[in-house]
Amino acid sequence: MKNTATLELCGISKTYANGKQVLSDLSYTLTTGEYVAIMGESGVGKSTLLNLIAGLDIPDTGEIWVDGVVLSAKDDEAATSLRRRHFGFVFQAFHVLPHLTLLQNVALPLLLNHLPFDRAQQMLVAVGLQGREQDFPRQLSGGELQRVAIARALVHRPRLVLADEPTGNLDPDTAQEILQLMRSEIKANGAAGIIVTHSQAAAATADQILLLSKTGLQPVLSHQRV
Ligand SMILES: Nc1ncnc2c1ncn2[C@@H]1O[C@H](COP(=O)(O)OP(=O)(O)OP(=O)(O)O)[C@@H](O)[C@H]1O
Repeated sequence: MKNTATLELCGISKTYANGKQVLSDLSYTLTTGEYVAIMGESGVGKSTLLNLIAGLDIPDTGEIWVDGVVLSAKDDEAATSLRRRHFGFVFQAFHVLPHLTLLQNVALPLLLNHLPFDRAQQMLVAVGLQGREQDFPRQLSGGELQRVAIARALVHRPRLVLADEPTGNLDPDTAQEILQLMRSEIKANGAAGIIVTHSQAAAATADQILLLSKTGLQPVLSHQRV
């Protein structure tokens, strides 16, 4: 055991196979109950960082700790099961399964974690998709798919929510509703959250805004524009 932070990034570096160095010796600690927004110019490495935390890719150097357990080894079964139970993801590409209904898609984390199914229906209602339970993803608009992905990310009350531009396909009013839902779920569950966004309005729903740049992750002061 290392410490009790929800997420600790220790000296993370990532260079892609084409030689593009994106992250260099990045360190950051996200404590339990903290909800942060990460902003930064296009191409600086925000999605790369989220993918590393999510285990979709592995850092070249450094370690990622979650709840005192090191997660750097991608093929480690214990790490995979920890992510499945304790993480909720919203990716830009949604990653919904086309052959499952909306209800089945949202219920998937409950099934995988042997949890009762009732909350799948509740979460579909919470994101405004009541009555659409038996629809398939192909019948949905981009914004509706995004809401399914958010319902699925929150349904199993994860300890860490990771969201990459989660409201990019939503109109401003729906985006605010969904962001408030994310925030209230994160707070109600005592979870931690990271939202990556270019939207000031979305970032403002987090407790703190961090700017990712070549020098790492820095808190943005309230009077600074990013
Ligand atoms: N698989 C890959 N192979 C090579 N280069 C990559 C790969 N994925 C991303 N990159 C490059 O790494 C850099 C960081 O990409 P990333 O998607 O993390 O940036 P970002 O900050 O999320 O950008 P945006 O705000 O535009 O979404 C970019 O220059 C991108 O072209």
